[in-house]
Amino acid sequence: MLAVRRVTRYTFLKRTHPVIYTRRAHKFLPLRTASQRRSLQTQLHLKMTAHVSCNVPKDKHDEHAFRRSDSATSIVHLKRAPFKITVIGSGNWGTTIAKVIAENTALHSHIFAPEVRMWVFDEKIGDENLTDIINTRHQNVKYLPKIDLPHNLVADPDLLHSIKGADILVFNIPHQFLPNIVKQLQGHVAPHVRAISCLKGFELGSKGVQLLSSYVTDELGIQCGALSGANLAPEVAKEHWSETTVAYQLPKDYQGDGKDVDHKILKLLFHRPYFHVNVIDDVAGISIAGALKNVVALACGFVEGMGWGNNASAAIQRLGLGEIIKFGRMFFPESKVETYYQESAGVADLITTCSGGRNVKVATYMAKTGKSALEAEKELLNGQSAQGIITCREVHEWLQTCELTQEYPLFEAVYQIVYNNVRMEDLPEMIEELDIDDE
Ligand SMILES: NC(=O)C1=CN([C@@H]2O[C@H](COP(=O)(O)OP(=O)(O)OC[C@H]3O[C@@H](n4cnc5c(N)ncnc54)[C@H](O)[C@@H]3O)[C@@H](O)[C@H]2O)C=CC1
Ligand SMILES: O=C(CO)COP(=O)(O)O
Repeated sequence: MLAVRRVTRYTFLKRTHPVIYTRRAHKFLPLRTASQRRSLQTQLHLKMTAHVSCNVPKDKHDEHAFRRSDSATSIVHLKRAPFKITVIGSGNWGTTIAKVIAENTALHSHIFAPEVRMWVFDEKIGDENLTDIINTRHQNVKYLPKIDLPHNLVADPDLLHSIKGADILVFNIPHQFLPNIVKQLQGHVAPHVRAISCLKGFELGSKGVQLLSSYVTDELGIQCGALSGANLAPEVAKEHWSETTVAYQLPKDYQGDGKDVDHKILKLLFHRPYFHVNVIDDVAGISIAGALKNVVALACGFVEGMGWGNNASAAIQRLGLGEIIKFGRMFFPESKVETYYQESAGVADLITTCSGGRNVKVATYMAKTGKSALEAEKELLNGQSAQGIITCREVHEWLQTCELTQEYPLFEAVYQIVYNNVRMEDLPEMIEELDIDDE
């Protein structure tokens, strides 16, 4: 805000021949073009309305509106800006989200440090390191082939080095690897750091069933929100239009507008013309929906593999949505029912995953070949994961602890098919009335 006052004072002094003082060049520069003058007018307006920080434009679907917003905020020196971002993970979705973020940090370079670090679980591709390939050819040839990545996205195989100086950590790895990552990060993350989890799954431990964002908060002592939506990574990477939901709650030590991560900053970080973001508070709702739709997608895959058609798939999705909402209300009463049908993270994600996601592909393959879930995952996905396989086990174990498996017949049927070789053909009967000896 101080910077704005200084600039506006100087510009008022030279009103007839407007100039602007730029801190970067340490000098006055004339405002030659109409767009520069319009930008100045915006700054004056912002000063007068005492609202200068990171103004998200009303026209949320317009790239140019975001560019205007960026120029309007370009001289605001936030206390902690520019925010430095690290993406932890470089798989199919990890690389896609890192691409989205790097495009935005380059665009809003006074709010975000343009360079984005992406931690890579390194591996050899032929005789080259994947990290080196990403940094030289700017493609993740294994997990997101044929997609050009921005040059300000830097792959880093050293986890602790990759998070050095970061203000925002974006977690994006298959969730079975999260505990090990978090363990390595403990003691290296300052409390002012904020985080977003793009993971879909749960943590099942001594605290019972936990949201992954809560797990990050508990283990690292930092505020963590979530991003979840109908977002098959290959489509988002190709910049085909889609929507997503980001959920974040301001922490108790929130530093204030323009000085800390909030809904406006998160929108600027994730929103693209091809990736529309709605930011809400309901972290639990979007996380539960994102985790459990992977279990429902496995059931849809069984149905598809057996050739039962669209009606059967719709029936599975209807029942699945009911169990998702019930699970949320029962174990996470803070989640809101409307999130499941109003947000991309709810029913829209269920539909897209059940139509074309990896979980449905793996389950279809299981039905067609008789192979196990893990065999199917290995043969089909080239190192990627189908999270439903792990999540259905976590859900089963939790429900069993609570003696509530019979309340969730679809989730339980998926678990029994995947882990106990129960026949897929029995699915309708199991959903109607579950009668399985779990011993
Ligand atoms: N791919 C997609 O379309 C979407 C995925 N998600 C969610 O995003 C999360 C991340 O998924 P993806 O990026 O698709 O991952 P992925 O399924 O592509 O997994 C492969 C990644 O796991 C890494 N990895 C392998 N072993 C590891 C280890 N021991 N420790 C750490 N990392 C290891 C690999 O290096 C690679 O980066 C998941 O929770 C997924 O459910 C959410 C929306 C869309
Ligand atoms: O979460 C996803 C889409 O939103 C991706 O689903 P799959 O992991 O089944 O591909």
